[in-house]
Amino acid sequence: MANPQFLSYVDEHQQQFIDKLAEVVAIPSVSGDPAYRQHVHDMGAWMAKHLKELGAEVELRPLGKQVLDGQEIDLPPAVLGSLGNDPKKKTLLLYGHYDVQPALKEDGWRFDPWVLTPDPDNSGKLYGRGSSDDKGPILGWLNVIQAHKELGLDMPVNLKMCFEGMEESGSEGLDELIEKEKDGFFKGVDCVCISDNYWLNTTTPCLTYGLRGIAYFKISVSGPKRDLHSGVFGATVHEPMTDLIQLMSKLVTSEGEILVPGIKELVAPLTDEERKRYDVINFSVKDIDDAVGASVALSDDKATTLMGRMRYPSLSLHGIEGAFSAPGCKTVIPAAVHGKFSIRLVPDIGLEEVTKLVTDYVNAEFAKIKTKSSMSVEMLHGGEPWVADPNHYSYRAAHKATEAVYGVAPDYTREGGSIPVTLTFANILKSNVLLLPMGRGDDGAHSINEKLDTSNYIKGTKLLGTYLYELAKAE
Ligand SMILES: NCC(=O)N[C@@H](Cc1c[nH]cn1)C(=O)O
Ligand SMILES: [Zn+2]
Ligand SMILES: [Zn+2]
Repeated sequence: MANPQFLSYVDEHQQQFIDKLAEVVAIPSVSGDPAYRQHVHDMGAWMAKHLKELGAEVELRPLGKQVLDGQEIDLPPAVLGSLGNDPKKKTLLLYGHYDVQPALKEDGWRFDPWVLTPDPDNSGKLYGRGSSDDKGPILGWLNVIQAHKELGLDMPVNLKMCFEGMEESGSEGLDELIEKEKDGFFKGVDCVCISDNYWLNTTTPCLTYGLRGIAYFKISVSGPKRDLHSGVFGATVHEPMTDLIQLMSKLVTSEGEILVPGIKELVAPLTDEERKRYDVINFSVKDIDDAVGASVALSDDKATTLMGRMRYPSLSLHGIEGAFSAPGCKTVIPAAVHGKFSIRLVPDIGLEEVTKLVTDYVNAEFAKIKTKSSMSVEMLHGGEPWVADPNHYSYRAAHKATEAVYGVAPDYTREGGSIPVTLTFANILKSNVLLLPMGRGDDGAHSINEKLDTSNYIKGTKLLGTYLYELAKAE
């Protein structure tokens, strides 16, 4: 049961919470682009300032430097906060990220991605980059703390908080900090809660007990010293782009089959019992069609679709750096191109193993191409897959909180995305980790028109707070 005063406070402060979300969406904290790095630092400073005002002890922990596009730049700091240290209470570690994916209006956004914009049709959708991934959820935690401070309510558990600014770009520096601080800042943590993923559909809340890992690769192909005129040099020189496209076409089929030998063989066999778990999830293939805005699902079967996201690896081609991509018809032969792709990893497919399989395969395929271009392949960043025990008391607490706030039992899901630090928390702190999502499956994280529904933001804030009360009682 949640505290009724807390629940009423959240309802009464809905507009103030939305205004605060608008304030943080306006900080374009894109971690993947050095031109935006100052904004990521600004967002870290915003978090520290507001947590301090809410009564937390806060430190901005520098995480060192990073080389990005040949430039050495400061990594954004980890924002470490503590609130309460009552030995009679449980201590919960909250994690979230204050960086976001890039967003350009010209990519097709309906509104300016850095201005939180309510849907003019009054649907309650709040559009803006980071609204769902992950600024709405991290503000959800701040809203809970604000409500307790202003109402003079005792927090049901002690909180430790770790908010990072590099999650969308490989969480650089964070594992080292956790290892270094396991007997320092992180000492005494009983369990971990992360709100940074999504429901499977638009109606059913879920608790998530698994994530896929990720191995992100770059294939670089180069030849001429400079870009060339295709009329002058076409059919005269080896073209890096042609070689790269050949290589990239050997990675995955249109049906999503991974062509790198040895990967799919590593996937654990499917048991009847596991298959049944997918049948009970409240989901249909139409939820995928609705979320992506077109009927393009790989399968018509519900369980096959869910397994594609939760238990099988996937390989996606992301882009080609150095290629001509502007409107118009530039007749160029690019001198050097870098193909980017990633593989989502599942249990039994480790990062090291997959990196070797991919590197050997790409080198072997390149050797088959008759070209004088040069090629290299590297793994840019990665994280291992993670699966938790959903029978832990923290999951039972979240189950009860979901029933109290939403009036339905949650689905139990594994997420297709990756939050690399989850496994680090589980392994180094030896703690159970719970993923308690706020947003819906159609929020469009990483996509254009990312949004968070007002009801998910407000009920999500209630859910996070109610979970703390249930956690305090749980055993
Ligand atoms: N909400 C979690 C999330 O979006 N995680 C990213 C992590 C990542 C790894 N490399 C680039 N981003 C994801 O893509 O799953
Ligand atoms: Zn995220
Ligand atoms: Zn993300």
